[in-house]
Amino acid sequence: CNVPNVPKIANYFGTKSRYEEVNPYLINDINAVNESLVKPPSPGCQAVHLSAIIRHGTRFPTTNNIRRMRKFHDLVISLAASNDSCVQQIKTWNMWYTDDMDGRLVRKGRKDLWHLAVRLTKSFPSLLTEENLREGRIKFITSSKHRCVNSTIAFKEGLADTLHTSDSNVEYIINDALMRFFDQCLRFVEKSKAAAVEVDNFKSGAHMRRVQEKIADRLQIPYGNITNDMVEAAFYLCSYEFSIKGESSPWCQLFDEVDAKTIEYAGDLKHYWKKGYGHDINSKSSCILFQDLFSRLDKAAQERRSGEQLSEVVTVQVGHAETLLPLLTLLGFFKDNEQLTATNFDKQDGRAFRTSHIMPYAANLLVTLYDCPEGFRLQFRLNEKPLTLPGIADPAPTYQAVREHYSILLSGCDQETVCKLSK
Ligand SMILES: O=P(O)(O)O[C@H]1[C@H](OP(=O)(O)O)[C@@H](OP(=O)(O)O)[C@H](O)[C@@H](O)[C@H]1OP(=O)(O)O
Repeated sequence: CNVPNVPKIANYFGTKSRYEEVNPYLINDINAVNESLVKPPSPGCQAVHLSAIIRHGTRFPTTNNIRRMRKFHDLVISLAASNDSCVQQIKTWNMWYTDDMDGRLVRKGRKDLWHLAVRLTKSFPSLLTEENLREGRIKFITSSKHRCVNSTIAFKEGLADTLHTSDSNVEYIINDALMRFFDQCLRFVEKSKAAAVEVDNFKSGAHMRRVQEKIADRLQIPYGNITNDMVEAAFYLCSYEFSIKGESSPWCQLFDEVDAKTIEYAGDLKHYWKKGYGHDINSKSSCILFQDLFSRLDKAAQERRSGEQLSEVVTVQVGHAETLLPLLTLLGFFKDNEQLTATNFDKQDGRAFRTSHIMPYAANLLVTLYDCPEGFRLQFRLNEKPLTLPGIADPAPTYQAVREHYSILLSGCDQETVCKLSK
């Protein structure tokens, strides 16, 4: 069973993707920064505030998926009739995941955030400074989940180590209303059948059925035994063995690129309809985070203009894919002309809403306020690469132009109203 050292399907792991897949130059140097991507809008501009909204680092599978993975491995052991060497290796592979791992951060996940802190310190040297850290001008806010709290701690440690100082007196605040707003607001959508009808229809459609048959053929297991849940579990086994241990496991040999693209699309359908453009409530549920972002930017601009020392130079907020995806949707990023549905997969190869490219572990939205000779400008970056706002050609628009662009949301996006509606 000759498996390549990087699974040929590693670019299709969706929200289970490594951060290195979206920035391959990091594979050779995890602390590398592409200077051209982080330079100010023009030489006269000075960075004054950075808001970083970050997804946690690499994690264990959730308990639900560990159970599905275990069930499928047991089925392969008992029913697979193939003598293929990869199938034999899958049979003897050790199912080392245990239920209590339940989405907790792994060692690689700590390193993801530690190194992100190192790179951001190189990218924004005037903001992420020893003095700002010591004086409490760098704030940390996190979801209460283990994967997020420990990502925050790892980021703080990376920052302190890079600045050759201690982070022992640097606190973080747990705020689930802000970092897990979907729990209070979206669970209605999450649980409603209507939210996922496109996902269910695709999973029971011809494309996924073909993948199930090909997996069954490779294992030599009767078709009726392989469900789409099991196909997803096998795909997760490949992705987690790679993201957690850096190993290209024999599980990956069960899939070709067509299979991977199909499973990736099933995952994107789930995120599109449960956290993205599928339902308005999804993006509106991130009002609280949207308003929080602009209130921090307003405060920074105001303190700058009044000549005061900024009370908050950097804000680091650590959450989940379902923290960032609704916010990116509210801001209008990665919107396709055509909705993602169960029946238009064949037209969606070039889709913008692709979580493998947008939402890997440690994904991060960076919003930087610059003070320029002509006034304040704003720059958005996703995963350390510049983003231009939909509808605004300027890659670093004036702060005023951005506020005007989002004026309706700024005045009308109210969490309480939205969440009452969702109920
Ligand atoms: O498919 P799983 O159980 O892993 O889904 C997780 C979410 O992971 P994702 O689908 O985004 O890869 C997890 O998001 P994360 O950003 O924290 O990894 C989410 O918190 C967890 O509740 C599961 O989401 P689900 O939609 O409730 O299954």
